Amino acid sequence: MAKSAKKETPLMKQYNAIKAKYPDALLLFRVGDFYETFGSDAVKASKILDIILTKRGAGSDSETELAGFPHHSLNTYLPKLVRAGERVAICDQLEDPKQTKTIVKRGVTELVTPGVAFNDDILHSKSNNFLCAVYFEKQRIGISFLDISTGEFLTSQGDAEYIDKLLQNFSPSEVLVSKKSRKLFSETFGKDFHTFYLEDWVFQADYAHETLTKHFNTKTLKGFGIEDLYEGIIASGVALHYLSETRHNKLEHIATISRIATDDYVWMDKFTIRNLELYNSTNANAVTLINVIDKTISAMGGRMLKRWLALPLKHAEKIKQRHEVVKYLLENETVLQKIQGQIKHIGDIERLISKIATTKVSPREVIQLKNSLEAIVPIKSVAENCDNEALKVLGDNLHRCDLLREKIKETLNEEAPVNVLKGNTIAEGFSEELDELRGLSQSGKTYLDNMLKRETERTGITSLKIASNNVFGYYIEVRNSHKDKVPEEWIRKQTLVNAERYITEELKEYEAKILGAEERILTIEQKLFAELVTWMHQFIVSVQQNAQLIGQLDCLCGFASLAKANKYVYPQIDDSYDLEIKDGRHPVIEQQLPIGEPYIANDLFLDRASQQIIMITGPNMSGKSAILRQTALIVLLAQIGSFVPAGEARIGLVDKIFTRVGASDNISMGESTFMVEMNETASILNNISDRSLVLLDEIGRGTSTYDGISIAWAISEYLHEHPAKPKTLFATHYHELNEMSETFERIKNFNVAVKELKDNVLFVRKLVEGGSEHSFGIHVAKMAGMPQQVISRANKILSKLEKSHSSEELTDKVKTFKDDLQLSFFNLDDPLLVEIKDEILHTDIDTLTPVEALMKLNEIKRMLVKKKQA
Ligand SMILES: Nc1ncnc2c1ncn2[C@@H]1O[C@H](COP(=O)(O)OP(=O)(O)OP(=O)(O)O)[C@@H](O)[C@H]1O
Repeated sequence: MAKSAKKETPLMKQYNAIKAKYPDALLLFRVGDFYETFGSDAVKASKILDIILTKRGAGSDSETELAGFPHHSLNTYLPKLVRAGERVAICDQLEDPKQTKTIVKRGVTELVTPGVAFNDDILHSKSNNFLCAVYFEKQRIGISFLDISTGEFLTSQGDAEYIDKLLQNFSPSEVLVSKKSRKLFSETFGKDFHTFYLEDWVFQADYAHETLTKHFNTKTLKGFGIEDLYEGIIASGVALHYLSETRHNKLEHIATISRIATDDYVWMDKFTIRNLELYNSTNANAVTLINVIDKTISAMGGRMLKRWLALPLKHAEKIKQRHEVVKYLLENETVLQKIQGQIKHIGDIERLISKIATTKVSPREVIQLKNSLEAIVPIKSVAENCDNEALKVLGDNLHRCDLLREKIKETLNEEAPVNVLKGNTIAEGFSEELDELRGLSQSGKTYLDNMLKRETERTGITSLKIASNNVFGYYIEVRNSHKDKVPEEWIRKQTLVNAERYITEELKEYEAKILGAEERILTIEQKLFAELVTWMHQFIVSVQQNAQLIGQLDCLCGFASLAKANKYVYPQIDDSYDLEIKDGRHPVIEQQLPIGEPYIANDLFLDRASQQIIMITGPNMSGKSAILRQTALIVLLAQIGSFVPAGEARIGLVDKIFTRVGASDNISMGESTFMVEMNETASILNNISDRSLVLLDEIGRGTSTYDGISIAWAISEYLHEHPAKPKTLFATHYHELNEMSETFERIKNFNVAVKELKDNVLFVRKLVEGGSEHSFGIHVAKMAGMPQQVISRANKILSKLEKSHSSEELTDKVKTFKDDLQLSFFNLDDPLLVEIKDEILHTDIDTLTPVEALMKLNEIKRMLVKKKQA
């Protein structure tokens, strides 16, 4: 093998040195006009980007995979890599290859990761792109969220449950965790997040404090109201540190950090957010609440609505303020139309101004910013002059940004290009020097055109060409066939295969003037544009404020449009503990029913005095879950400031919403389904308040019937007896639970009415007072097309079971549960008991169907009866 094959080429040596610094990233290595990837990066890139994988140095020792793409396609390929979850280090040539004789200097200019991205093709306009950092202390966990594309920076701290909820709410694109907490993080918050692990030393209080104060240029963090958040500060410091690690140093738009004020907002834990399908659903095709209620027009509005939904208000006054604006906009349609008509012209000014701060902005985007700010002017005057106090304040606070708009207008050409190097960025009349050069370049061109014409005529050479190169400037090119017609005074400079190149005195004279004019024009344009961008930095905060206000206004206008389109009403919010909904509807389901099939509206009343807990029974598919969810969604909509899908609604402020569904969906988590269900429920019982709304859907379903009923019973009893008396809806198909209303005064029975036909059930979907006699599972099985044999067999087994275990018998058992604990009955050495114990221990409760459970119980009972008889 040749010795030289073993040696690294200088290029690969440079590559390896840079790659060693970014081992976790996919390195895009600029070579000439291409971005190349090598080795395992190339294998990955070729797969993700569907580009050809080749080999470099094939057959030699230094053989390595290679895949690349043209540098101008970066914007096409980069988002694909990032979306596939890659961290991408962009390594550029740091000097002009023409200027150096040795290998070109290269270095990483940006590290793009899922949580740190500017590229419009990576970002979703109506969603934030949050980078998150999580710091674990013994007692508490600190968290921060930072969106570099909008400049928002938030922090908080709390227990695992709270942090989990925030992670769910803000759904960050990337989560930073210390290496030592790697396992702890996945154990606590699961494996759904895109995580990156940083060295432990980054997670230090002093370092974080210093990073933050240095960035904000303040002595303390008092002004931000976060100085007492020890863990939160560390998490925030880590997020900022990460930005500098990924080479993001121009961060003037991250102008403030605020604390997520937990106490101001309705508490919903992650199960509730998931169960209510606010933003996403386990079913990818399902329509979520946000899909239905989002009538915003701007990107800022879309993002604001998500924030509002994540953090519903708890203060009656603030909520009412939003309702009043919506009411005003509905009553004054022209105002609504005027405002929405202007919002249509507003681009994503929040992200545009961030691009200004990071100087990643294009001339066309600056024009877009100006036009957006222009649309704000009429909005401001409409809002200021309207008859609603909150709207007026909003209008007052909008900045006209006159100076900024004027300056952009006089500096930039209205048709400015995306790339400043394309020319024509700066407006005419802005710079004398520029105008002069442009004139020169223009007249120079005309002069050359005229000269070409004249010389062609004079010499009779038809294929004359005038062009220039870097070596000897302007020249005239003559094809070989016309060589003999060349005038004597032309000086030959170069001979090509088919042509000769000449210079002339006249050309030399003009060259002095025009050569380089184009280049100088571009240099000046770049300089003036850069100056404009720097000058604009003083407006970052004003534009950010406008972005926030337009976001709010867009949301409120959206609520008005929503109320109008879907017939929502103004909800009354008060400080009572009552919840009274007349003709309530499910906002999502009602939009999805086939045309002509109406959604059946329902009334619901809950309070703490007489009707605290409602047991809702009814067959499967009758609409129990729909009633539960619509109740929560109506409260939620009301408290984010929207009107609600109902005929009428009076809502005593709710401060926590809990929902739990006893489902079998969790099997995939590998944990016992029932265990998960109980874990989730336990966290409710430990957190309830007097303003909580608790929705339990088929809790207890995850285990055998007896277990299930007992647990459901005990939970309901606990909620009833709890001094907070939380308002509760409990949907169950255990009709046995109806017995509870006899003992517990604030538990009331309702059922979702069905009409029983001969062999079938007709769903009426009306919630009516009273309990149910029995379950209807078999009817549903029939409707689902189960074979007739199975249905009739099931009916037989059911009636047999019902005979041998009347519901009274069962509920008596539960009621006298305490008495049953007479251990004296159990002589632990009794061989029968050992046998029963074995029987129970070998039963897999999680896979047992209710019928099997009853049969097993029957078996055990028979053993006992036999023993008694003996
Ligand atoms: N009020 C209503 N008006 C019209 N259709 C409804 C109404 N309520 C529910 N539905 C329809 O019935 C379907 C079943 O409702 P839902 O899931 O609430 O039933 P359920 O009683 O909770 O059933 P299960 O016990 O099987 O979960 C819904 O998907 C919806 O299409």
